[in-house]
Amino acid sequence: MSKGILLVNLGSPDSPSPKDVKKYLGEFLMDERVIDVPLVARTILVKGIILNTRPKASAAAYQKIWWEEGSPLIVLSERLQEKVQQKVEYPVALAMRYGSMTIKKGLQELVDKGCTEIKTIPLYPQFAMATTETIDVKVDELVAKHFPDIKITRTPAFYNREDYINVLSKSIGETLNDLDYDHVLFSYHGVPERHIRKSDITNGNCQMNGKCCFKMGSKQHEFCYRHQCEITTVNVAKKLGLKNGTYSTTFQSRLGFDPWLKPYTDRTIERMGKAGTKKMAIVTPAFVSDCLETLEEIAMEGEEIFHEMGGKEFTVIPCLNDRDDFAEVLSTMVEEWATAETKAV
Ligand SMILES: C=CC1=C(C)c2cc3[nH]c(cc4nc(cc5[nH]c(cc1n2)c(C)c5CCC(=O)O)C(CCC(=O)O)=C4C)c(C)c3C=C
Ligand SMILES: [Fe+2]
Ligand SMILES: [Fe+2]
Repeated sequence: MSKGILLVNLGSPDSPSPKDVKKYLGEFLMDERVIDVPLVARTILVKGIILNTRPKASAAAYQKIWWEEGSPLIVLSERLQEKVQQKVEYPVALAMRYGSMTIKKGLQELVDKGCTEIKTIPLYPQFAMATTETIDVKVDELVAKHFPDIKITRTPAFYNREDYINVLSKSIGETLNDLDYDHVLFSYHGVPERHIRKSDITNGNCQMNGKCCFKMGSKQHEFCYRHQCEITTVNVAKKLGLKNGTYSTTFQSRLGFDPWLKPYTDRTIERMGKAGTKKMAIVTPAFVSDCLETLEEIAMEGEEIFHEMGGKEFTVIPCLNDRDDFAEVLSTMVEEWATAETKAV
């Protein structure tokens, strides 16, 4: 058996043109684990409404953050892949759940190198139906159809790994140590509340109010995005010695009119700015790589809201991106898998 690794991130349009953004959003939003309504309703919503209104505005936002080399999310993921490759002895490929760098191409690249046993690593620290689960399901579909002889090992969300929390805390500490700040906001990508209920294997225990998410040891937490985000914040705050009241968790990037996880990031920035917070630091731990949602929605729109409401200093902490210590965490996951496999044989 020959081993290989497939890192998988979300993806980006091929270019920031309205045409490419429309194509990308069409694939992304037609995923039943992203917009989780029946096919007919999803088609009307996505193709009839969203794709006729959103691509122009979305393309304008992408144009503000696009780099010479391409989409920041793709470029940063490629740099991370190269770093991990330097650290492990097995071939490491990179794929995106949506867009041109397909999971099928990623699997094919590894198969062409002789791999028969592949570990997939979704680049999401917290589990969500719209991220980890859709990758796992897509991989299974592709393997059944095109690569029936390949053995796949999934990687669960890594929000509670000690080495990950250490690296995330270190990266945040590097900014906070030299910073005079009033409040640190931990802003995670939101999901509709309905997604949390659907992923709840204990059938409706999550009360969506934060309280159940802090009860330790519940079986539902393995698939509760809200719990995993709250615990990421708590663990980092503990590690950095942040005092109660000087940090909080919020959820960003909502789309449509359904209730999403609260509190909302934009409303919190607005409220805190109005209430007299002058110096805010903001970190986005649901994103491994900086992307549209961090570079535009937070660093540009978020800062604008804060200043309009009377805030003075708005400091955006970078994602882990291609940090060497983060590549080390991923390579440790690979080594743990490879050693366990060897022992089991
Ligand atoms: C119903 C819609 C969406 C859900 C649910 C959702 C969950 C989700 N997304 C990420 C990570 C990223 N999302 C990004 C962009 C983005 N997300 C949505 C919608 C949902 N996401 C849209 C429509 C877009 C496109 C941009 C826009 O038009 O606003 C990105 C950035 C991609 C890039 O190219 O830079 C990331 C990353 C997570 C982690 C998540 C659930 C936990
Ligand atoms: Fe998203
Ligand atoms: Fe909960």
